[in-house]
Amino acid sequence: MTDSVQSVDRLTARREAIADLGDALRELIEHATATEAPAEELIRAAELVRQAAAPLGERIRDRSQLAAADDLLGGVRMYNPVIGSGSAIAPPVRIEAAGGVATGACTLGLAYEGPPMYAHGGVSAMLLDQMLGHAVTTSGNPGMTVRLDTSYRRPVPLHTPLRLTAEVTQVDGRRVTAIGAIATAETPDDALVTATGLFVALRADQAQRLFGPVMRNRRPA
Ligand SMILES: CCCCCCCCCCCC(=O)SCCNC(=O)CCNC(=O)[C@H](O)C(C)(C)COP(=O)(O)OP(=O)(O)OC[C@H]1O[C@@H](n2cnc3c(N)ncnc32)[C@H](O)[C@@H]1OP(=O)(O)O
Repeated sequence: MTDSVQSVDRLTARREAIADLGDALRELIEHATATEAPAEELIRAAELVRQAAAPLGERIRDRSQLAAADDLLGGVRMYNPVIGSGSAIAPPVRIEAAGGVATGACTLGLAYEGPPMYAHGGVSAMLLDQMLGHAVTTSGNPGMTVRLDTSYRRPVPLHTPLRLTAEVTQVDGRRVTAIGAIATAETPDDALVTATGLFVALRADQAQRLFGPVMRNRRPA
């Protein structure tokens, strides 16, 4: 086996392990949010969680270093808080995007609750920002969100399969507009939350100012 095949195998195995840990963490969060266990069980659980966390803290990166398992240009972000399979706080949303159009699916648990039984409005905005970002990126005009207008028409139910959509509607120089919606998978045409986002493509000097340290620390592919 060649060195490059071995290193691809190692990366694949590490990404699978990251996703497995992410699944375990999401299960932990959902159970810890839903539990009505007595205090002694909570104290015991806290001790076990701290024991599990300690070895993970021995080798860590700072914010100027990309995760080794990530591939920024290839769109792999293992710890993204919306799509990252390794993120404890990502539902995660499964997104497919091409040509300026994106669709996504997820189910939100009790950890995302705002009003009883329904999603927090900030969570809906976060999901839509990500959805619009994928539509914008795949339109060939990547940029950063400078404005996100969100309309909450109906509450978003928890523990219910959701369907998310987004599409680019206008490209005006460096400014790109996209719209998106959250609906249930059962009634995908009945939008619960809609959003319009304005994204701005960065000038080279802006990209350098914001992301210079990360690009300098990037590991070779
Ligand atoms: C497959 C992989 C998928 C990958 C998919 C990845 C998805 C990720 C989704 C998450 C996306 C995010 O959350 S991004 C994170 C949240 N966003 C941010 O943190 C951005 C913070 N903002 C900034 O740092 C700055 O605003 C910049 C660098 C973006 C732009 O700098 P600036 O000085 O404000 O603007 P400037 O370059 O002069 O302006 C460019 C044009 O945009 C206009 N403009 C700028 N801001 C605004 C504004 N708020 N509202 C209206 N218009 C504005 C200006 O008027 C100008 O128009 P004109 O004069 O040209 O006519």
